[in-house]
Amino acid sequence: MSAVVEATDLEKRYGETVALSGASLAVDAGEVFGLIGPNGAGKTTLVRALTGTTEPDSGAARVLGEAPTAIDRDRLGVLPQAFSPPDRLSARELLAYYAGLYDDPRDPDAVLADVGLADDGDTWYEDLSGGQQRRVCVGSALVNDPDVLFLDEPTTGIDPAGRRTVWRLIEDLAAGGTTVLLTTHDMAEAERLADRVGLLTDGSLVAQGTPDALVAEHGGSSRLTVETAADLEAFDDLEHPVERVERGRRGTPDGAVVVREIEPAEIAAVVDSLEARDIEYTGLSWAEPDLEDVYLALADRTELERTDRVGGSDGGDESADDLAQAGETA
Ligand SMILES: Nc1ncnc2c1ncn2[C@@H]1O[C@H](COP(=O)(O)OP(=O)(O)OP(=O)(O)O)[C@@H](O)[C@H]1O
Repeated sequence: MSAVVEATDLEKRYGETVALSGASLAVDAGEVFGLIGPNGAGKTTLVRALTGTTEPDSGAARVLGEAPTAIDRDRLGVLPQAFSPPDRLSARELLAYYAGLYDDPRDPDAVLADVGLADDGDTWYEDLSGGQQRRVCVGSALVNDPDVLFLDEPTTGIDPAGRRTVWRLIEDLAAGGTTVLLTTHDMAEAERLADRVGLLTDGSLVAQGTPDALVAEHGGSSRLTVETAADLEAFDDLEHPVERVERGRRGTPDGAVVVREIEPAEIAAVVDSLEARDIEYTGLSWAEPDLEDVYLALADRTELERTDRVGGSDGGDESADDLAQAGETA
């Protein structure tokens, strides 16, 4: 199957800044590809290069077999990261305006319903909440019923229920054959929507694969998180690897103790051991590794180095060993 979206060795500099450094990916027809990576990794630049709004310095971008600037715009839907439509149009007028740019557009009211705004069509854009505005913007990328859809952080600012509405919408589009490339900072979003995920750091894709394959390769082992102030030595008698979290996952407090390589059936024995040694804890949770672990293992170092450079740790003297350890244990 030939790729519908293809980037080959894309390079892009802005002065001294290297935004893309040999980025390559290929997205097949009907596939949802999720692009993740730290702030400044180059995700938006890659989307812009693929949609013809920025010219790469070298490399090739192809969409539907053509250069991005040559594609029939009726076949392409693009939601830029920063998108500011006119404020003094209602949601319906805005979608009607964008629909008018295409030969065979969808009914704006049907698009409004798709993004969960059926009752807000008469509200001026400026009077919508931030999340509602983002939903209108998502809708504007869909009015032409595109074959290929680029969504740069589609759900930023949208509440959890609305996020699920947009997720279902994207799933339905993909089920109908639309090829989707989206960027996101929400690992749950990438894991749920993407057939394949690409992790971009410093302008190049350092890992690509199905979420399951990435988790199996980079996600580490299952973990039991014990929220406790007890010393790590108190866990010495356990037969599992144990570490203290320095920079935890979302919902994992810094300083918690993580017991690794542990199956649910083994949790009771660990709890018994904690009780027997009078180790106090305020929370216990068990989880399989997921895409957030992959992100922390492969991309968190960028953030650590960045904050270290500006003295983000106490006194700014975080050692290379600390960095290495954080990379291993995150
Ligand atoms: N038009 C521009 N002029 C100058 N520098 C730019 C421009 N666009 C992007 N950059 C720089 O290129 C790098 C990559 O930016 P880009 O917006 O592609 O990152 P990103 O991965 O989308 O980040 P975020 O997650 O914060 O949206 C950054 O260092 C950014 O400052």
